[in-house]
Amino acid sequence: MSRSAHPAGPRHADVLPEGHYSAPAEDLNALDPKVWARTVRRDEDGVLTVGGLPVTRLAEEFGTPAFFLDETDFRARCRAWRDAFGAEADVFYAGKAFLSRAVVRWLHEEGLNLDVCSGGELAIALDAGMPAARIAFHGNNKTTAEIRRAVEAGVGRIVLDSFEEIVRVAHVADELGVRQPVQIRVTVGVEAHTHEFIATAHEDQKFGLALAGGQAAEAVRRALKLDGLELIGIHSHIGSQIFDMAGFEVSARRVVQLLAEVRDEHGVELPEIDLGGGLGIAYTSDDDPREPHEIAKALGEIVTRECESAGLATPRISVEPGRAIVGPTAFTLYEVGTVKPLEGLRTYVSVDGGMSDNIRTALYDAEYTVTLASRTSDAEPMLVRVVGKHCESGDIVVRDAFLPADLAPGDLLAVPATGAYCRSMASNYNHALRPPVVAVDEGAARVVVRRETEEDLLRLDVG
Ligand SMILES: Cc1ncc(COP(=O)(O)O)c(C=O)c1O
Ligand SMILES: N[C@@H](CCCC[NH3+])C(=O)O
Repeated sequence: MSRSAHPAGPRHADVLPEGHYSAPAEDLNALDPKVWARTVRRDEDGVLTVGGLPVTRLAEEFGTPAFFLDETDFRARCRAWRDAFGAEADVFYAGKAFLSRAVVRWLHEEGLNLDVCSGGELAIALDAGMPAARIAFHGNNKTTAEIRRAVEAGVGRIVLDSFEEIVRVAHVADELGVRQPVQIRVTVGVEAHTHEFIATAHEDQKFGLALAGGQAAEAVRRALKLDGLELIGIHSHIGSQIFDMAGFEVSARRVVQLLAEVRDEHGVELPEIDLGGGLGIAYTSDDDPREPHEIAKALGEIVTRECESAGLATPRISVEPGRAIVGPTAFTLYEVGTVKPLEGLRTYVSVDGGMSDNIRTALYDAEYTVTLASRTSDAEPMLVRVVGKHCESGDIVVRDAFLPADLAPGDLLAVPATGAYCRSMASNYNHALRPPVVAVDEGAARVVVRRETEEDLLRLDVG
């Protein structure tokens, strides 16, 4: 079984051999390269290292909990996406997965564009020097102030998400005397195979304008009439953590169909389509994500084929991977505080972080794996639940995993694949201090987002 799957009946290590909770076949000290960042290894003492630096030293220097982000891996993934899609397409990194000024600089240097979805993300992007023309601005309820800032900055595209926004953006563009490039986000009616909270292309939800019933076609009609808008294309994002390409294929087909309808009705061929992000990563050894070149090939072929059959010139394609770039590049390092065996059930291992640095397990029932990072051990496997330190019984980091039975307070645990939607969704619940993000590259580690301090908390609370 996957060490982090959700089997039927819980068992303690002592009663392991039968049932779903059989002991893992693989060595508990082994590192599956699928789930770990590229430069993660164990050194000769058994200590986990990243970029050649042992986590024991990193913990001393930066404390725990902390995110360690493998810059080498991040840059390599950017290049893999850029090269897979080539000069004929654009890759927009989805900043919501994790954004910092260092990340923006890496993206810029590696030739990627950036998707932002709030004024805050836009501010970080511009401050770190991302050319505005390479920024796409998303969101289902952008404020007029955010729209003004984006138009003033000269963002390359605003993705329109509602009828109200069509008018709002056109109004701001008129006021500023510019013509703003825009796309229209449509919902294509695909049920993506992922958790319902992160599926976004079925009609019954807040994002986008539905193809079914003609909302999307009406949005195109309205946008084409407004001088302040330059309608450059159609956007579709079907959801997140998706492995099956079928949903993307249906989405591409339906978007191309709309392009053909627009051509027939208005005599205009829109030059671009954006197929969004959502490509899944391996959180456990059971997950088998697609490589960027396979994704690029599949999407390119379907768009070309559909355009040919509709008699359209192939539009420029763009995609917006977030998780698939940053997700696998980071792990969270925690220190074990307590180990509580429950006879016949499982052992609860409490760490010094929790749902404030990883809400995904509580929110989506997400699966993670975990390893003892400060040493190796030959002890028997024991079934554990890794939990945080918050006042909430749902404060679970890793629901089901095996760790060596000699695990003790002071040991360091590492949870891989936490680069996406962990720090970016972190909270101050229980006045927790949000952890730092430390970038590691070829033997050098530096803080790119610092740890919050009690002083930060006291400053926010103005009495
Ligand atoms: C419009 C849009 N683009 C891109 C993404 C990035 O998704 P992911 O991180 O799953 O690639 C999202 C989030 O689901 C999104 O809403
Ligand atoms: N935050 C989600 C995905 C939503 C992505 C943004 N539309 C996750 O952690 O999986």
